[in-house]
Amino acid sequence: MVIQLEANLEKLRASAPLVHNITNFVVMNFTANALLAVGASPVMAHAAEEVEDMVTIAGALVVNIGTLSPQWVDGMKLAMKKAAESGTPIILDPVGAGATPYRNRVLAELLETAPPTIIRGNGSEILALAGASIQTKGVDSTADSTGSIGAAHALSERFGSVVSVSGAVDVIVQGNRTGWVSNGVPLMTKVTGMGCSATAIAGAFAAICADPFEAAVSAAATMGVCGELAYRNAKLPGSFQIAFLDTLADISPAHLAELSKIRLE
Ligand SMILES: Nc1ncnc2c1ncn2[C@@H]1O[C@H](COP(=O)(O)OP(=O)(O)O)[C@@H](O)[C@H]1O
Ligand SMILES: Cc1ncsc1CCOP(=O)(O)O
Ligand SMILES: [Mg+2]
Repeated sequence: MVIQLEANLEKLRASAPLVHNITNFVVMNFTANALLAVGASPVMAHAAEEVEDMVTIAGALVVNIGTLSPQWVDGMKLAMKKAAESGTPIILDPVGAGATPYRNRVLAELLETAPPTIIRGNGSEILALAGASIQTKGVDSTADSTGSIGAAHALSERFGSVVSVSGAVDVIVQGNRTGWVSNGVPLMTKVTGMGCSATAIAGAFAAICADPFEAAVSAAATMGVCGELAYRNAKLPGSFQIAFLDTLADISPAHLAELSKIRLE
């Protein structure tokens, strides 16, 4: 198979899909800006009173447990249930999986509620989610993405999900398919919300791609290529964050495809 990166970004921008995010306080603003910059239409809504109505009009649901609390979890479950009923793609970011028993418990409940279409996390989070008994260090990874491939396959098999593990190389797995995306710069780990944006952008691509594996690979490549281009002009976290958003908005689909380093197995 070939990833139609150029066509996918063109389609995303032409249709500007509504992406419903239930995400964390830290990254809400940056995530909304990243979605707007890439060409999608973000909405943040977490109240149990409205999530079912919101997800009904959305092209994808992004659930991110970064700053979870019981009322938010109620909203996440209702939204996931509704999305599963209507076939709307669900993208789960297990932020901080393995850091506390509460996070692990909630993740188990969410996975029981509805299987995610795509799970996107860093190496530590994917290991923890797959049941490895590791104590992760908050939200940042202490594990290499390539060391989490076995865990990613196990999760993919258990839930039928595409699993996207971020890191120096992003590894995307589903069944017997594996994608390797070797774009990006280490400075991306020094800006909060880069992983969360990767997850939200996977939601934007999932809204317009029939194949969630293709959506996850497209999102990883878009993040990585834009990180590399932004780094040409901004070598420190503050300016890099802004340059990254500018690049997401400015990049042409052809340039994205040209700079992407994707290997498929
Ligand atoms: N060492 C690295 N080199 C290049 N790109 C990286 C590196 N680490 C992370 N990235 C990129 O940064 C983004 C966020 O990934 P990551 O830091 O793993 O997520 P999180 O913020 O959830 O921990 C992804 O697009 C990933 O490809
Ligand atoms: C710092 C922090 N604490 C809770 S959520 C969050 C943001 C994590 O964002 P990312 O996973 O994109 O680095
Ligand atoms: Mg993260």
